[in-house]
Amino acid sequence: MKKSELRKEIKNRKRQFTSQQLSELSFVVVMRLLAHQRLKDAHTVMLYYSLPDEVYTHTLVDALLASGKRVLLPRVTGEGTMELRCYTGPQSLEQGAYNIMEPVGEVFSDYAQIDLAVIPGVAFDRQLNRMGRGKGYYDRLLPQLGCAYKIGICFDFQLVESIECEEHDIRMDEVIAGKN
Ligand SMILES: Nc1nc2c(c(=O)[nH]1)N(C=O)[C@@H](CNc1ccc(C(=O)N[C@@H](CCC(=O)O)C(=O)O)cc1)CN2
Ligand SMILES: Nc1ncnc2c1ncn2[C@@H]1O[C@H](COP(=O)(O)OP(=O)(O)OP(=O)(O)O)[C@@H](O)[C@H]1O
Repeated sequence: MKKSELRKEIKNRKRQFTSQQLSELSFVVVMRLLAHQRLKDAHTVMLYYSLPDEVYTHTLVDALLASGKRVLLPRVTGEGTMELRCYTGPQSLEQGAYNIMEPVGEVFSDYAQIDLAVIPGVAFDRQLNRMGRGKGYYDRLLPQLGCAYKIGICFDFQLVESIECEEHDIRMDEVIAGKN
């Protein structure tokens, strides 16, 4: 399936769920992530602040911050480019591009310090390939991350057999959904 067709297909699958259902499905994914040794061991974690159609992370980022971890979130800086900033609490967020809430705190550029990167995706396949929203934001950032362990998170209906991958696509180290 072409990437554009797959994006439509996933959109259709998402439409079958209410936001309440997506929130319940998110809970299972987040609990699995919280139980993961890589997360327990991590000091510096790159996350994302979820949009309504993504695995819900707002409570997760607060819990990780409260547990003493350094939490980094992306902030869009231009066409296909983003930087990372430290998340210091909900008061430090401002609405940015695509209506995403983004941190206004300190810019974080020491990517070698990132232990774990938790990455959203429109779909993931069995070979740990990821398909994003098609603008290349993560494609450009991920090669800079060095040795961070990369976990893609998604709902079960976002797991697909195969995604046509391109040379620049960076594979995940692991994908966590509801029951894979
Ligand atoms: N929560 C979250 N934050 C993120 C991302 C993400 O996927 N999720 N990004 C990961 O890249 C970057 C922002 N990139 C984005 C790219 C497209 C759309 C989006 O809503 N696209 C619409 C199409 C709209 C259009 O074409 O203009 C869509 O997918 O329906 C959102 C974020 C950085 N921050
Ligand atoms: N490292 C890169 N440098 C420059 N352009 C890139 C790079 N990676 C991807 N692109 C370009 O970005 C666009 C989107 O790529 P792709 O469809 O792989 O995005 P995606 O992985 O679905 O989205 P995202 O990374 O935003 O979640 C393509 O036009 C691609 O050529």
